[in-house]
Amino acid sequence: MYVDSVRLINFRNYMDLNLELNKKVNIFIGKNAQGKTNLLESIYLCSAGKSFRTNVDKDMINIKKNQCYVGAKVFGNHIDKFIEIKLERNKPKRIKINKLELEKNRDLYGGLNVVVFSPEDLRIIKDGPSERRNFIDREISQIKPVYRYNLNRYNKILFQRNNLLKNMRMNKKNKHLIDIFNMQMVKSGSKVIIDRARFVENLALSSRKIHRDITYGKEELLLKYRTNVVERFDDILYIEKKFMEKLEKDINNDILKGTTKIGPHRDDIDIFINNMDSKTFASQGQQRTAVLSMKLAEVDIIKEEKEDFPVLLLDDVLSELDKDRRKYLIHTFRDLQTIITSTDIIDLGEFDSLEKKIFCIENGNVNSNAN
Ligand SMILES: Nc1ncnc2c1ncn2[C@@H]1O[C@H](COP(=O)(O)OP(=O)(O)OP(=O)(O)O)[C@@H](O)[C@H]1O
Repeated sequence: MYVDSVRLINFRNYMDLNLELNKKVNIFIGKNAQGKTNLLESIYLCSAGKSFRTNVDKDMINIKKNQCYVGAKVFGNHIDKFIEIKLERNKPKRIKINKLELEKNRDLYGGLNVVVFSPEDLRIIKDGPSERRNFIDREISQIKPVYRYNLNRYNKILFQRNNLLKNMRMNKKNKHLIDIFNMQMVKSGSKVIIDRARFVENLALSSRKIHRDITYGKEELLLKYRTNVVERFDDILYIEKKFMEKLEKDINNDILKGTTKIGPHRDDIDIFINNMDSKTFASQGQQRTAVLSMKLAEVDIIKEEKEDFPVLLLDDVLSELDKDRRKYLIHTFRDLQTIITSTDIIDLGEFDSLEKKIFCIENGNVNSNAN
């Protein structure tokens, strides 16, 4: 699929932008703080319904305005969509697809598939488990929108259960309520676990192959899904049974701590390079390459599941890669729409055989005659 055009009104530092994109490579060049990431963020917003760098939607409204608008025309195999998002201060977000307002914002998922790769993504390796969980949650939601429903439901029940646990330190009479929460948590949580396990298995297979290719067979990338609920993921009934047993066994400890110990909210993914923990032992360059392999694996998974390529958004990452890795990445641009930002004039020789459009960004203005 590809984004044909984007319209931005009062979005961050864009007052009114009408942009027509190329179906293949689009390169946006600009100095720091001109609006390059903002532009990628607006496209991501049309995919996920939220930003990839803030949890506060209103941050995306121009600071001098009360509302903003993002519109994107998206085409693909069997897809012809006009996605529109309006953010207003003190009002809920409104999303329309082909002029029809969505009842539930999560219905946006799967409409426009994107894979983002930015310097911030190193956090997937460097930071704690929640960063890795966010990463897989975002990706699974694109492929399987009902996953987001199960996850939101699980988190809501978990929040209520934790509140109840805190109250139970004083008043143990609420035991029957805990039983109800346990049942609901087990139902939605087991679905989350099984989807995560399947996704990480696919991601591991595909990224291992890509990583081997990028590193000329020198490095072996290993990803492993880890949950404190079960060790095998082939049977949902087994997961439900084990999950319930562990919740019940841990109840006194949970009451004492006022929080739930067992469940997918504590999941993590182990990322090893040549059998060593990538967080502790890998160099910055190795970590970046591992993330790149995972992102390109995501492209493959989306292509496989949705029978169409996602749009690839690359935020200032080309200059961070060495020549061989850049060459490998640029080779993939043949198949899909790529939107690249850079502060440097990229060596366009590397893009020679590719269909491309080059833009200059300056203070929220975009000029398409930069070459
Ligand atoms: N809500 C907002 N209203 C107005 N301007 C904003 C808003 N949010 C961010 N900006 C402005 O957008 C600019 C930053 O844009 P962006 O993050 O896209 O920069 P960039 O071109 O990617 O820069 P870099 O190369 O440094 O990453 C800054 O000048 C910032 O002040």
